[in-house]
This record gives sequence, structure tokens and C-alpha cells, in this order.
Amino acid sequence: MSGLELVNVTKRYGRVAAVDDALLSVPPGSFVCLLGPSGCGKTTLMRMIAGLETPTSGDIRFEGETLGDRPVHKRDFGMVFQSLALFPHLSVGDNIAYPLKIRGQGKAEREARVAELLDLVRLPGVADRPVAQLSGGQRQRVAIARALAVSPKLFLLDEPLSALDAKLREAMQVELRQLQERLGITTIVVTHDQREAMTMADTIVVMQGGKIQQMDRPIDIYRRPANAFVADFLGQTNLLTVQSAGGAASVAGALIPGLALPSGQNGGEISVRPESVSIEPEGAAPIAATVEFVRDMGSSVEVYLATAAGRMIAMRPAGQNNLAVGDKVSLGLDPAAIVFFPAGSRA
Ligand SMILES: Nc1ncnc2c1ncn2[C@@H]1O[C@H](COP(=O)(O)OP(=O)(O)OP(=O)(O)O)[C@@H](O)[C@H]1O
Repeated sequence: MSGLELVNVTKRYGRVAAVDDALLSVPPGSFVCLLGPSGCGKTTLMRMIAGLETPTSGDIRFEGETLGDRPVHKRDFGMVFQSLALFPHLSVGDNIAYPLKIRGQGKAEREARVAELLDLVRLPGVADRPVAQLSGGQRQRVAIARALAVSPKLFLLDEPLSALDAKLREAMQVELRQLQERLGITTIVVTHDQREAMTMADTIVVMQGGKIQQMDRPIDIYRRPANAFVADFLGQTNLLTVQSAGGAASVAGALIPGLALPSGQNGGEISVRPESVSIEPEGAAPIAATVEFVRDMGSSVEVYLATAAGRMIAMRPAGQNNLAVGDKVSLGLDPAAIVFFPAGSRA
């Protein structure tokens, strides 16, 4: 395997470790999202890969070679950052052709490549338009086309869609993923939006406090989060304190059928996704609850419930909205969907 590898990479700013001992392996052709809350170190990690920052310690390797202090322009990576840095006074075509011009490519060759790239990002025939006349989404595509002009070996994007409105953003997520699949280019995207990461990535790297918390396929991170932070950050979940009770386990005094803690564990936390919480008539399931709020989203119904274990959220399929605030119900947890975290494992 000779993609991108980060070996024990740390970046310190004074006493702050913005990135702390990162170990990462990105196979060729994969689409990786660096995901985490503000300040977790995503951008710093990305800037080190790009060559815009130097690691305090550790090694970054690409295709088997240490990048060391190889300057940005000698890494042959394509980059799209949040501020697109398009030249507003130049046409679309001249913006895209700029990196080719710097490399001394002739006019005819440049024009052919610009046309090809505009087709690729689904903006055919706009080469002569001023950039200033384009919409936000169109500009985003121009920035992507420009970053791809020199056929980079690695494509780096830092919050590339954050300036777009929700609808356009979702459309661009799908387009970006499809484009990456067509080109087969190894791609790393920074985002703080978990839905965006779930849509695009084949691998998500979840960061918190400069540390990589988990690296996995999106569905595995969702179903098998490594710790309570990851469970909470990626999608909605119910985090409940759990205690062992003989060979079984209980939540706020209610025995949960089918749940047993790993041997030697007296307690900790469990994560149960809202769709794995069933709402039953009062007394029929272990956890007594009162309906606090019902949110009918059309495609599903979210129910907020008060319980002795704190507020819980349950999700029901569309059309199952026969609950009203104040209703007394009971909650069951699907034991197969419960993930246990030992006490003291919070990130
Ligand atoms: N040039 C710098 N000098 C000092 N501290 C910095 C510098 N750049 C980043 N940091 C600190 O390093 C930590 C990680 O910052 P970074 O920008 O990588 O986070 P992020 O996850 O990209 O956040 P955001 O989503 O808000 O951009 C933060 O605590 C930040 O304050």
C-alpha cells in the first residue's frame, strides 16, 4: 500500500497540541473525511499534509516517500480551501488555466484542458464568463476544476461546501463523491458536518482535542462507535449510565433484558441510537417514560421522553405519530444495538 501515511504526527503551538500523535493510513483511491468539532485539529492536520505547516514531530509519507519539508508546489496536490481564492477579475477559463500557465503549457492545450474540466464539473461552455457572474455553487465547481487542472495525485479540500446553502450543499456532496469515483483520486475533506461526512466518505476519521478518536467506515462508526464522544458526535444517540446487576445490567434501576456487561465491568455508559428504542404501552417495557415533545419530520417521527435515566430520544417510522405530550409510555432497548463503554472512557 502506498497512499498517504501519517506516522506519529504531532503539531504544537506553544503548549497546545493542535494535533497529537496522529497515526493515519489513507489507501490510494479512497475518500476520507476528517470530522470533528471546532478546534479539534482537522485544519492543522490538513495543512501539514498540504505542506502549509511543518509537523513538530512525526513523519508524513506519500507513495512511500517522506514528504519532510518538501514545499507545497512540489507536492503536486490539488487544494480547495474554504475561501476559494478565485481571481475575481479573470474569466472562468483563465482561473482554471492559471496553474497550467504557470507550468508553461501552451494556449491550445490549456483551452482543451479547461473545456474538459468544465465538462467534468458539469459547467460546460462558461469558460469566457467572468467569475463574478457565477453563483456560489458554480464558483465552487470552478475552484474544484482549477484544483484538478494539473491532475493532482492527492485532492485536499477544507470545508469546501460550508459557504453554500443547505440544499445546494447536499447536491454538491453527491457530485463531489461521484466526481471522485470517476477520477479515482485519493481525496481528503475536512468537515465539521457529520451528515456531510456520512454522505461522501468511504472512511471517516473522527477527531477531538487533537487526537484521532476513531477511523472507520461511516456505517461502522455509526453502529460501533469507539467511545461516548464519537457516539454522541456522529448522529443522535442516547447515552445512559448502566450498572451491572448480577448477570444482567440495569439503567436507572430498570433491568434491561438481554444486556450483560463484559466480565469484570461493574458499570459504565451505553449508547443506543433513537431507532433502536421502542415505545411501548405503559408498563410493557423496562424504562418508564413520559412524552415531552413530538417532532414529526414527515419521513420519520422523533419523540423526546423524560425518564429516570434522563431525557431520551426515540425514532419511529413515518406515519406512526399517535403520541401526545404527557402520555405515559415505556421504553425498550434493542440489546443487539447497544454499545457499551467502560467507566472513565469518555474522550
Ligand atoms: N497558528 C496557530 N497558532 C496557535 N494556535 C493555533 C494555530 N492554528 C491552530 N491553533 C490551535 O490549534 C487547535 C486546532 O485548530 P484547528 O484550526 O486545526 O482546528 P479545526 O478542527 O480545524 O477547527 P475549525 O473547525 O474551527 O476550523 C485550536 O486549539 C487552535 O486554537
